[in-house]
This record gives sequence, structure tokens and C-alpha cells, in this order.
Amino acid sequence: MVVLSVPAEVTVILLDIEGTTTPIAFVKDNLFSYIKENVKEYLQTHWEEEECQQDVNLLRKQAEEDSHLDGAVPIPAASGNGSDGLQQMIQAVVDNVFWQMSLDRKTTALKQLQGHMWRVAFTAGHIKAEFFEDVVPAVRKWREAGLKVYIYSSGSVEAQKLLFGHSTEGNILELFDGHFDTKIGHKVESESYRKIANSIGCSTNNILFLTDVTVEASAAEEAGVHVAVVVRPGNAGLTDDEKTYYNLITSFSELYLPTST
Ligand SMILES: CSCCC(=O)C(=O)COP(=O)(O)O
Ligand SMILES: [Mg+2]
Repeated sequence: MVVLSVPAEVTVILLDIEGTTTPIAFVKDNLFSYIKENVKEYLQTHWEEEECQQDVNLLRKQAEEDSHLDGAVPIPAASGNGSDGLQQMIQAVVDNVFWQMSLDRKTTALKQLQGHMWRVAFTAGHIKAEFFEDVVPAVRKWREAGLKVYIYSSGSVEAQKLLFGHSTEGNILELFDGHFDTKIGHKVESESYRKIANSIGCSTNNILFLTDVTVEASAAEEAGVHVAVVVRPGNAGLTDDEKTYYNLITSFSELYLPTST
């Protein structure tokens, strides 16, 4: 088995979700499919609620910022009169959500709506999150060794808590010291990792970030964070240069702590 030594200065493990703790197939086939199948009905049912209106307003603001992009779907400022106008507005939001999802965009607006929609699916037990089998034992071991463990995902913090709170391994939320999402900044921007270190109260070189996406690894590394790229079944392939450059692990059990026996 390949072993990667965790540098002695590391006191925090920062984990990505999709492709790192959780199969991409689970996210696509369960979480994202649920959104596509239910978004129209969700908007029709919850339209009058303040939370839903906040989600729509954020999506509208994002649509304005995206207006220069090819294929972007605008969301009108106000619906026309009557139920026809409302249905047209809802359809515009649905089309915008489908367009963003077709590009796997990680905008805060999209992720906020998705998180709110998954609330029902997780709490009613329709969806249970899945983790690679090495994840939970390794996180427990790291914590026993005194490390802190945080999550940094494009999925909203609310969605992250639903995922770890309703899984095939039960509610494992207590295993995490905290959660970060795109509200702190995008995962491909170095500044996000400096802000995370600041928020945790440590230096960037005290953090080891595990992710499947090399652009995220590169941004974290630029901020002084230690990184390892996680290679899991179903993840996007890496180039030969990426395979040579990055520390790669295929299981969390390949991480060796200086204090491990
Ligand atoms: C409950 S997290 C949902 C996963 C998600 O929406 C997503 O975009 C995953 O992105 P990640 O940054 O974890 O790769
Ligand atoms: Mg990922």
C-alpha cells in the first residue's frame, strides 16, 4: 500500500466532498437528479415563502452576472399578471437551474436552492448519503490523534450538514469541527484557503486539503496549504503531469500520521 506521511505541522484536515468523501455517481445520480426531477414542483409549492423568494432573487442576480455567457438563461425581474405570468417566471427559474446544472456550475445561488430542496429529501429519509468505506474510520482516527477535521465543499453548509447528518452510516456530524462553502470564496481561488485558515485560527501550512480536483489543489497550494489529490473510482482522470506533480492517494487509509503506530 502507498503511504503518504502527513507533515508534522499539520493540525487540520480539510475535506472536499464530491469525489473525495463521496462518489461522484452518488452526487449526480441521487442529489442532482432529485433537483432536476423536483425543481418545478418545489418552486410551485414554496413560491410564496420568504426563503424561496430569497433563493429566486439570488438566482436572478447570478443570471444578470451570467448574461454575457453563451446559452445563459435570464430570469425576468417581475412576473406578468395572473397565473400565466407566474408560470412563465417559474419556468425561467427552472430553465436557469437546468442550464447551470448542465455546466456543473458551483454558484452560491444554485447551491443555496439545492440545499433547501434536499432538506425534505434527507429529513424524510428519501436520500441517504454515501461515503467511501475508508472515510469514517480515517476521520475517527485523525480525531483520536488530535487533528481537527473540517469540510470545504461547493455544496452549501446547510446541504453539507444534511449529508453528514443523514447517511448510510447514521448521523456523523459530530466528527467535524466545522464547515465551509462558497460563501467564504470559491474553491479555485487561493484567497479562500487563507480565509479558512484565518477562520479556524491556524496558519495555512497547518492544513492538509484533500480534493479530487487539481485546480482546487493548486489554489490551496498557492496559499501555502498542504494538498493531496484523491483518486477515486468515477473521478475525472489526471494528466501525466498532474500524476507526477501531486501527492496522490486512493484511500484516506494511505495517510500516515507522525504519531501513528
Ligand atoms: C451536500 S454537498 C452536495 C454536493 C455538491 O453540490 C457539490 O457541488 C459538490 O462539490 P464539491 O466541492 O464537494 O466537490
Ligand atoms: Mg470534489
